Amino acid sequence: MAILEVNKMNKTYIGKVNYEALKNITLSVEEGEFVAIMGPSGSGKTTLLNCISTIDAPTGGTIHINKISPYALKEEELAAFRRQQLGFVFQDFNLVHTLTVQENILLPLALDRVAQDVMMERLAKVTTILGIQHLLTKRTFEISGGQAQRVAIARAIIHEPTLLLADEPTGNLDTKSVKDVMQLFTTVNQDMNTTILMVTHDAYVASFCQRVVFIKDGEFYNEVYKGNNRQQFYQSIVDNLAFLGGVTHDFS
Ligand SMILES: Nc1ncnc2c1ncn2[C@@H]1O[C@H](COP(=O)(O)OP(=O)(O)OP(=O)(O)O)[C@@H](O)[C@H]1O
Repeated sequence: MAILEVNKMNKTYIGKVNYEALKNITLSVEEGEFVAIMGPSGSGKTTLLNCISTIDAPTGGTIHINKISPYALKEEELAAFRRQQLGFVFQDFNLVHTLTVQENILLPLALDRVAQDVMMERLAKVTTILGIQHLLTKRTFEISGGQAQRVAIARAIIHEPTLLLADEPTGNLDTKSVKDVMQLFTTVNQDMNTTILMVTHDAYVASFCQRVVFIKDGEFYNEVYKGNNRQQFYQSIVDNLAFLGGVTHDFS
C-alpha cells in the first residue's frame, strides 16, 4: 500500500518574479519504504518536503498521505493530522531547551493528551530502540549532537507516525554520529516498519536507504534502488550526483 502519493505536483513561489520551484512531480512511497531525495542545491528538495509535510501548500497537483489529502482538511483537522500522522527530524534537532530529554520526547503525546501509562510504555520502547534510556533526566545542553539527534528521532517516532520526514538529519553531525544515526534510522524503519522520506546531500547517508529519487531544476530526474549490494548502490548514487553536480562524501 502506498503511504505517500504525490501526483503531478507543482510549486510556484509567488513574488515580484514568480519562481517555479517544482514541476510535475509524481512520487509514490510504499508502506515500510526508506527513501532519500537528492539533487543539487536549489533543485527543490526542501520545497518538496515542505509541501509533503503540510508546511507549504503546492500550487498544483495532489498529495495523499495514508489516502488523506491534508490540504483538503480544515485548520484544526490539519493540526491533528500533522501531530498524529507525521514525524519530523531536522538538521538542527529542534529540541526545546527548557525541557528535559524525557519531556522533549513525550511532547507530541502530551499535546495529544495521551494517558500517562501509554506515554511511559511508548517512552520505554523508543528509548530502548534508540539506546538513550540513560539520558532521560538530562537537559538538552548536557548532551552531544549525536545524542540530541537520537532524542529528536525518539520524539519524532513516539506517536508511531504514518510517515517520518527528515530534512538533512545528519547535516550537523560528526562522521561517527552520522553512521550511528543512520543505523538508528534503519532500525526504526525495519523494527517499527516506519515509512521514512529523507532529504540529504550525502551519498553515504543515502546509501542506508532502499531507494534514492533524484530531482533536478524542480523536476524528477532519476531513481535508483539498493538491491543486495550497498557498494554498487553507493556508486550509482555517486554517478547520478556527478551528472547532477551534487556533493559526495567518501564511502567508509
Ligand atoms: N520562499 C521562497 N520564495 C521564493 N523562492 C524560493 C522560496 N524558497 C525556495 N525558493 C527557491 O526555490 C528553489 C528550490 O529551493 P529549495 O530550498 O527547495 O532547494 P533545495 O534543493 O532544498 O536546496 P538546498 O540543497 O540548497 O537546501 C530555489 O531556487 C530557491 O531559491
